[in-house]
Amino acid sequence: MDATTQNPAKGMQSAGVKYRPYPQVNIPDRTWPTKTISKAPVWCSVDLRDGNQALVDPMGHDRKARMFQLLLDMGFKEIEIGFPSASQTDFDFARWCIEEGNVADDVSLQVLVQCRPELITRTFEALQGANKPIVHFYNSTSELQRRVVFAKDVPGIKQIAVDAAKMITDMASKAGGYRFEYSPESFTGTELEVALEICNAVIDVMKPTADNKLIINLPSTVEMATPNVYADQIEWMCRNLDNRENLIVSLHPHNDRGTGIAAAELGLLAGADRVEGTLFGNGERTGNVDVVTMALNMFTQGVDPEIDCSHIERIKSVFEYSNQMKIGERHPYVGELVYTAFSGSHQDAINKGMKAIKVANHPVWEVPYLPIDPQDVGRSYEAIIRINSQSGKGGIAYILQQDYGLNLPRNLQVEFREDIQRITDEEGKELPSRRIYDRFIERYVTQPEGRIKFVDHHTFADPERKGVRVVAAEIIDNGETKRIEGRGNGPIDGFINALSHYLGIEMSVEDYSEHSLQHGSNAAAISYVETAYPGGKLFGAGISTNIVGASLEAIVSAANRVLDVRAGKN
Ligand SMILES: CC(=O)SCCNC(=O)CCNC(=O)[C@H](O)C(C)(C)COP(=O)(O)OP(=O)(O)OC[C@H]1O[C@@H](n2cnc3c(N)ncnc32)[C@H](O)[C@@H]1OP(=O)(O)O
Ligand SMILES: CC(C)C(=O)C(=O)O
Repeated sequence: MDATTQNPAKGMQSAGVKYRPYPQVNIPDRTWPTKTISKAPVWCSVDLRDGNQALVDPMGHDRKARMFQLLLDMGFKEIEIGFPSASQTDFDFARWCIEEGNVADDVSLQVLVQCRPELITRTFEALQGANKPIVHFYNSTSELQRRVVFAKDVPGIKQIAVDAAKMITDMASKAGGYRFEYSPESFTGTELEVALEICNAVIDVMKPTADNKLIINLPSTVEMATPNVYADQIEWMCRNLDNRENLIVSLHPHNDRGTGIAAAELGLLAGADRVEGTLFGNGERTGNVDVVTMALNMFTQGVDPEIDCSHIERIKSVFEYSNQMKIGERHPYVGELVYTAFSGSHQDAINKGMKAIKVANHPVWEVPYLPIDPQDVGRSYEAIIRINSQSGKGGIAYILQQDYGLNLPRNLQVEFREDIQRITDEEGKELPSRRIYDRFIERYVTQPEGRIKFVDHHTFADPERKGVRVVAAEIIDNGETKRIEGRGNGPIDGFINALSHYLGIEMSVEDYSEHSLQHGSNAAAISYVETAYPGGKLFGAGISTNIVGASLEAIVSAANRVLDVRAGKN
């Protein structure tokens, strides 16, 4: 009988029968919860090994070389370049890195090998001539693997590690200049006392010193518990490992429960010095820990992460080329949509936050809903706000301001939002910036269907009334040229009186604003005029190189909209 037929419970109810909770770590005086991350760990990229071994089609030379160059450019000082004893491709790549890779003196190449003599011998062949390479050897130590994979007890498993440690120490002593890393693979499935016993046995063989510290890497090969449990395990190991001062304690989290980053961050609080992970978290099953996200998490806390993520689009493009995988739209810091707000209240807050930073010229980044300035990773402000049926007036105003330099007055924002909302509801999809602008210009400025067109005007002092101006204007009404005349305290007042009289609708100017649209002597200006009429208020807008002309155009625009409303249109 298999586990399913033994289990009478069905579906999710089978949980308590089929799975067991992960045991807690007995460390009541844990110190990590009150700590913070205040400096970058030593980073080691394992993209070319752990990432590579999880790909459908593992990388050939070109894909590896492109990824390798990126990792060097980002400033990684330790790079696991492969498993040279496992394949000729990996062996040749190691030789290429050493002979032609232009690796700086402060960068260590790292390679992985199992605790098997023939593989260790081949690994040393691959590393000949390398500058301070790291030989990373491992064997699996978990209770489950001891039982079902190796059929060995703890002393037997420890012996595998000790034998490999001896062989590696001997081989390295002949050549000199090597560094070492040992991993009790499947550490999170290993009883802590057993992991400690095996690591201490390896430490005893390798006798690390201050000049050549041993890296003890404690992988969550499979993530099995909440991240606080991993942190407890790391703190417990850091307290109990022999010769701790000559060790570099390293983390290598996977992401089976989706908390790989949290586990790595808490593991650093718990005393680890180093993190192995991959760009954007590629790796076995649900991935390795994502070092770009971790680094940028540090950055947004004011800590220099010591790897350069400022050109995230390049990192993404190399990732996608070398791994032949796509990055999701919501992936932290890099996804296409992560700097974009569609929802109205978020857009409003972002719009106000961006303005506040500009006005105050404040060096500290404080914009609601944006934990990082997109420009710090080489992204632009262009996509911050996009419009769909969830959007509000603030977002629409932001787009028109940011992309086209239009500063709509608040009441016009409210009015125009209703129009845009109608369109996005009808169409059920995003409205691109250009369509919003075109809609605005058509509705408020050009009005191809508008009954009245403004042509020209001139003003002169009323010979009969002191302080009063007469406005004489030419308009086109349904294709026919008309001359109208009105009086007022200035051209706007005089013109609206003339138009009111001509149309037989009592209109007045309720609100007026204008701004220039571009710099230079031929600068155009835009005017926004809110016009009151019996029954409500409506905006019009006008664009002209002449500011008075722009205002009169805006009044005609508002009048056309009043005529439309009276005619039962929109
Ligand atoms: C969690 C991790 O990511 S660990 C890294 C895993 N990465 C890889 O395995 C990718 C590269 N590996 C390979 O290409 C191959 O597995 C090779 C070339 C290393 C070995 O190939 P093979 O020997 O043909 O096959 P295979 O991997 O199945 O060998 C398993 C044997 O190695 C033993 N073994 C596995 N890991 C180790 C280890 N770390 N130390 C010692 N022995 C080990 C197993 O017990 C098994 O022994 P058995 O043959 O007596 O049953
Ligand atoms: C070899 C080890 C470190 C590994 O890749 C893992 O445990 O995930």
